[in-house]
Amino acid sequence: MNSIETKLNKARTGKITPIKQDSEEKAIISVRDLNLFYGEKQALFSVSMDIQEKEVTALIGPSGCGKSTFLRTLNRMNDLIDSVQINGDIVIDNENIYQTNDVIKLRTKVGMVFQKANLFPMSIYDNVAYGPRMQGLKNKKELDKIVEESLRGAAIWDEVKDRLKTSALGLSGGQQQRICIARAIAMKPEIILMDEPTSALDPISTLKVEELIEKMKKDFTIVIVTHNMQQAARISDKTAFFLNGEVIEYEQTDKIFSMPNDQRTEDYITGRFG
Ligand SMILES: Nc1ncnc2c1ncn2[C@@H]1O[C@H](COP(=O)(O)OP(=O)(O)OP(=O)(O)O)[C@@H](O)[C@H]1O
Repeated sequence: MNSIETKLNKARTGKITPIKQDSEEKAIISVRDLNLFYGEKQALFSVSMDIQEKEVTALIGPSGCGKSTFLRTLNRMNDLIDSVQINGDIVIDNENIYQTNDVIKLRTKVGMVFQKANLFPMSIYDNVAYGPRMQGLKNKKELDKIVEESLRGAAIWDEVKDRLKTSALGLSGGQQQRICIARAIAMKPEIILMDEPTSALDPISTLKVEELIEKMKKDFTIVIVTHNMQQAARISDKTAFFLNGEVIEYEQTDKIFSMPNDQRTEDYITGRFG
């Protein structure tokens, strides 16, 4: 039995211990032996991973390898699909998220930004204020403050501050995606999951979102799925390479892109497949 397996077995007997015992870093998300099935079909195989606080973690791998499926397990978005069965543990802030009934609280703590901007057909202000209002916040001054802070946090305040009451759907695709990020920030999450957030954007808008992600890691832990290898290399601290539902390699991004341990990682990042 290798040392990770030994530690995992220890983890199963009690509190989850970090995979890297000697690590100074603090894991905010600990995943152990996670298996996921869509009906009969297994999509994730024994995934174990510690995701560090206030870092950007990129998930890469060829189409259909399970990146989005894994991302969605982190805030239980897969619960919405009837055929899904999951076993294993995901601990966030010392709480096993599959043992809690409070999924709304979980999704407040773990926000999400999707591939395509999915704003509501309402004003910029109302989009950003939507979540806090749903949580019962009515005080206008407080809402104004949250909206401004969130739009500043998403680096779009200056572009929209004079048109907050106009429709969010009138903005460009790149601006809409940053409003989606502001909407996520407004919920004051600890973790933000991003599923290919720039794949529908032009290069300039992509750059803006990448710069924003780099700034955001001061305040948030970010897990991002990307098909864009340069993007993973540019913005992430750690990268996990998925293949056929398994994590083949999970390392510091610099290491993955300069000296991967596994031939399959090297073949993927050098464009030999995928
Ligand atoms: N709702 C679903 N029902 C059944 N199978 C699904 C469902 N969603 C995904 N799958 C399957 O699970 C596997 C992993 O899919 P997933 O979307 O997680 O991969 P991915 O790496 O994110 O792919 P892509 O990069 O193309 O988005 C694939 O074989 C896919 O067909």
